[in-house]
Amino acid sequence: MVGLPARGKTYISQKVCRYLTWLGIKTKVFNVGNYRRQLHGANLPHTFFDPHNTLGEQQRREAAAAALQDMIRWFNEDQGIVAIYDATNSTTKRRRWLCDQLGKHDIQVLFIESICQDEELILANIKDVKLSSPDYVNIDPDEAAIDFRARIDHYKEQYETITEQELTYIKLINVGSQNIINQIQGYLESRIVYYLMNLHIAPRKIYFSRHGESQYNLSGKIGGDSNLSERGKLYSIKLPDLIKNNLGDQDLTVWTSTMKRTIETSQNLDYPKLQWKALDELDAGVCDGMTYEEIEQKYPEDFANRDEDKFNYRYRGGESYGDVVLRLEPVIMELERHENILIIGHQAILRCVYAYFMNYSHEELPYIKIPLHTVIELTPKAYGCEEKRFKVDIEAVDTHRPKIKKSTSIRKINTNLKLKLPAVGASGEIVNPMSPIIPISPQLFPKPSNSATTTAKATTSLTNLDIGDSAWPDKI
Ligand SMILES: O=P(O)(O)OC[C@H]1O[C@@](CO)(OP(=O)(O)O)[C@@H](O)[C@@H]1O
Repeated sequence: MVGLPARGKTYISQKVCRYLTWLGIKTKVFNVGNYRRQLHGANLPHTFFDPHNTLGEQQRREAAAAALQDMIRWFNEDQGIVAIYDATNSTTKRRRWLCDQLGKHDIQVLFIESICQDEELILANIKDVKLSSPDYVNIDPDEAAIDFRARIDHYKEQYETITEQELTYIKLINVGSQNIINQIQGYLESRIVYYLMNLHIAPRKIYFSRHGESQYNLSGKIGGDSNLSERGKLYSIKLPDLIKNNLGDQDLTVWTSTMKRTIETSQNLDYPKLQWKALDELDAGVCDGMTYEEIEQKYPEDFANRDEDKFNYRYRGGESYGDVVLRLEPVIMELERHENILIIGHQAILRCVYAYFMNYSHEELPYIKIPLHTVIELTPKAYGCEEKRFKVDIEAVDTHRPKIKKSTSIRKINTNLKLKLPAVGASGEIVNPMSPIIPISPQLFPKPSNSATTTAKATTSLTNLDIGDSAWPDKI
């Protein structure tokens, strides 16, 4: 990352990290600020950042070097693919140093520079994010804002925008109003650049709803292209009021799959609609149209294998959750570009899209609860999404199958035992996968652990890291 403080570098870092992790590309953010706080403490006054403050300058370099060393170690020892080095990196000299160090380890560098001249946006960023940072705990917000502005001024004294033509970079100017790209090569760099070009920060809401209860849901069958049940039709009648009550007169676009149950659910909504083939439900291949019990009897090994690794399990002649994530990538890109969107989708599909926004791991993703007759509202915020759930008061079956415990699924494949074992929930409770739904109130789900959060491990020596500048310490 490159840019003055409060230019959204951390926001961009977290977004890119979430996107690549969701695609299955091992990615981690190394935030130099965290290392600085760990090594030299938080609550440092703006004078610490004054380039004429020799001690401050040296300590900031120590933090930068410690973060870089951990990052290189992560590449080498943990088989990382993309590391995001989140710092100002705002001088030519600093960027040269980064390229030299990373070049020694054959690590390619793509600089992402965020330039913002919109004073209102900068102020909003300072208010929303910076004043609640660990740097300003117990400090009066007005005082903190003045101090932070002084900190920015210190960086401005030395700031050099990227002009080095030999570097690979993208400059994002005023949040996407202009983008400049240079020397971008290869698939991964192009993907990241394309993703960055689609980001915007206009306030908006994203709604998810599964289709109303379908005939197949009622009979416990998976897949197919059935119509709505009577209760499903009722849901489609009630849905427009729920959306209107929350969104008012704002614009909205409704996306559905090409399947009857989502199209029927959208029919009473008076908004522009778009059908996406990519939103069709996970293809269950030879199991399409069967109940879970029938699959268990006919393909016991497959049934057990799916529980062992549900994300990667691919139905015979069908798809895995991993396949679905890849086909949903263009949908995510469009979602990032658009403002208010309602997706009327399917259980597996909405799990994948929801996991992207809420940062769920591939292991957790196939078990996320997306109940029928429930609208999920996500509001993107600085570093994540705020969530509300609205349950429409119309009964529906519960199609969520919890993960079967390992010992249970091993017994299940031994068909000679003729044991009819119940499904077991995450906390060991016995669950009927088709039991009627218990109405829930709008709920906030626990925030999953954020893979992008850096635990700053202060390194004690820089023996294998050439810091290439006489002012830089050789021991920290
Ligand atoms: O991956 P699991 O948990 O089986 O859930 C996906 C299943 O959800 C279902 C319902 O059981 O979605 P949908 O309601 O959209 O039809 C199946 O069609 C689909 O195979």
